[in-house]
Amino acid sequence: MAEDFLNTLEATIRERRGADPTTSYTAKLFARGRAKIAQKVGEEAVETVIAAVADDRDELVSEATDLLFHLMVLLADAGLSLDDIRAEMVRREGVSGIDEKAARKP
Ligand SMILES: N=c1c2ncn([C@@H]3O[C@H](COP(=O)(O)OP(=O)(O)OP(=O)(O)O)[C@@H](O)[C@H]3O)c2ncn1[C@@H]1O[C@H](COP(=O)(O)O)[C@@H](O)[C@H]1O
Repeated sequence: MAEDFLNTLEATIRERRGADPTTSYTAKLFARGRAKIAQKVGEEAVETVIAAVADDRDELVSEATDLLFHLMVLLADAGLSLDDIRAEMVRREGVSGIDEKAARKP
């Protein structure tokens, strides 16, 4: 169910490219460009880390949700999708043992 929802959200995010930035936060992000989107990912990552270290469960869920959303916008802006991430994860799973260097090879 969660995965289906992420697919739906991903499609919605793609639809927002070129939409009216005054009516859609996502469209506003796309209009601001890659650097701004990446900055937001960084900010949300820091807020997620702070919530985790503070052991604040509700805040961690909230910030992790913001982080995932902004990361999906960044991926969409770069022409990537969740399927690209899934494929990389599956590829890593197929790498024998825990070999970080091998996992990082394209
Ligand atoms: N999942 C999200 C989502 N998660 C977080 N956010 C927004 O991310 C922002 C994070 O808060 P911040 O305080 O960091 O950002 P901000 O101050 O609003 O913005 P900046 O001035 O920092 O740029 C908030 O404005 C949230 O509303 C989201 N905005 C939209 N979605 C989904 O994206 C889809 C498209 O929504 P629209 O863009 O509204 O059409 C819908 O399915 C929405 O549910």
